[in-house]
Amino acid sequence: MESNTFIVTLSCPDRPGIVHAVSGALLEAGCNIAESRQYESHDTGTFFMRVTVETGSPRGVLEASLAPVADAFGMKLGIYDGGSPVRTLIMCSKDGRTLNDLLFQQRTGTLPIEVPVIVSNHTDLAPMAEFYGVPFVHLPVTAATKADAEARLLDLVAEHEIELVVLARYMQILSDDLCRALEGRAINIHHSFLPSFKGARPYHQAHARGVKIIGATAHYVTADLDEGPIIEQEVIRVDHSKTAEQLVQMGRDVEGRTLCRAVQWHAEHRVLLDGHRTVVFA
Ligand SMILES: Nc1nc2c(c(=O)[nH]1)N[C@@H](CN(C=O)c1ccc(C(=O)N[C@@H](CCC(=O)O)C(=O)O)cc1)CN2
Repeated sequence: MESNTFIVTLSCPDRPGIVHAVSGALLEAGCNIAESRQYESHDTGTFFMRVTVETGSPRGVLEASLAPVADAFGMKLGIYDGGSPVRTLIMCSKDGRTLNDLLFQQRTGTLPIEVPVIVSNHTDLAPMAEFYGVPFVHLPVTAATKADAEARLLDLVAEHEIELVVLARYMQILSDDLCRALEGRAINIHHSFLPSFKGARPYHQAHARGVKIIGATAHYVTADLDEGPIIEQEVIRVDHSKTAEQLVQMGRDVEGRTLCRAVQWHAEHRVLLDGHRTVVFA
């Protein structure tokens, strides 16, 4: 009999009996629980859960079994096919390190995404896209062209059935409307250990401040620049002997690792939003 793997995520106001109700519905749908994680946010009184199940039943049986539980507990419920790659559009500008890390990990099977198209406001990274065999779309952004460029981007998102947009050192600020259209499905890599050094030149800010630690932050994109819910961060030690340019070089390794981990966790449905923060079942 064919075995299906599904990932179930849920969040709801916390109260007794949630796990009992969910596991009962999963058993009723003929599911075996392979992995289960849960967390209660005392700040927001919200309960979060992620369960991986194996079952011979089709998706519809699982949906039907969980629907009354979701209604009874007021759940935000997600059911995803385990192992299906997330259709991802990558945006970039001139710095190709994080783009290369994403495409390399996708190609080597360590990142569960598929990349039908790459979009950039410059043409510098077109050769890298060609090397990986991914179509490249150049959308130059100026004050005059920004609205048309963003409309074209949303056309590409619809045309390619994109589930996730990744800003891999994309150096233009997305409009409020575009951020709303991509809410919860756009991840940016900021090249600093937020909340320090927001903006376009964080390594130069860090160098000027004389910090001994630099880092990178992967976060969901919101209209408030560099303020989105944080998914992952990493830091490294530096010292007085490093120039700003050397910090830029050292930071690229950290940016690549941090963004790839955040994209992997999002693509495996391990990241749930808890207000302005995230719960990450890594
Ligand atoms: N709405 C949002 N858009 C973007 C975000 C975000 O958090 N919300 N993150 C940025 C990436 N980024 C930092 O991580 C960043 C990029 C660009 C700038 C900036 O000031 N850009 C200048 C132009 C710079 C240039 O052309 O090289 C500008 O837009 O005037 C700040 C931060 C991606 N978009």
